[in-house]
Amino acid sequence: MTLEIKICGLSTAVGLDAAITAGADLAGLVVFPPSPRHVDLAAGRALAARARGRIAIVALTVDADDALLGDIVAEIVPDILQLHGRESPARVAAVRARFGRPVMKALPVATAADLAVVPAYAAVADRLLFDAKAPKDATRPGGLGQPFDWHLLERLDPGLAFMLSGGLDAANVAEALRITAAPAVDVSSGVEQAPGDKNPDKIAAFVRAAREAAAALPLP
Ligand SMILES: O=C(O)c1ccccc1N[C@@H]1O[C@H](COP(=O)(O)O)[C@@H](O)[C@H]1O
Repeated sequence: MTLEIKICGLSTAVGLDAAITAGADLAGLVVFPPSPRHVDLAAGRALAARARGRIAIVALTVDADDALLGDIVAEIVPDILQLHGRESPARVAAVRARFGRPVMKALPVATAADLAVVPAYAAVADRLLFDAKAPKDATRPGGLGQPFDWHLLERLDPGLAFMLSGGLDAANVAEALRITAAPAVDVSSGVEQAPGDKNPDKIAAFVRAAREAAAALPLP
């Protein structure tokens, strides 16, 4: 099984280089001011220039309007747009059509009922990302280091590529992969020493643990 690994919330050259050196496939840049990982357009452009051709670039937004998305596409030129807010299926389709970039839609999961929307989003997105549903009083809808019940994704076949995220780290990613057989994983808090402060050793350990776990899984 070839696992894709995304390190999200990279906001410094040190963190980005650590993700590349560790062999991650995707680098996530968060453009959302309430996040401790927020990068403004200038910082995002500089990081993207450093990353281009070495790792795929994902720009993460939360309910961004067309003006912001247009700026992000122009400045960061991401390979993928990650929509991590309450964007409807119609909004996902509109963003994809308007900006001509693959769209990954994040879906919050707490119970099986949360998966009822999967077919509607699978019809319009290029990828799905399953993340733990944030508490009502959270200041952001993700990046909280909080896992959900991975058994909810057992036997899930959304019919398109999907990513597992939410509270992953080097110690639990093998179990998460064993249960979900996810083709891709995404981590932010689990490779940090403090919110927004990526730890190169934790990034390397996460990538190593995820690759070893994927190699040990039976072929699909
Ligand atoms: O990282 C953030 O601050 C963030 C802000 C707003 C929306 C999503 C955010 N991060 C994404 O959340 C998931 C899970 O992160 P964690 O590993 O549990 O910290 C992941 O997709 C991040 O990209």
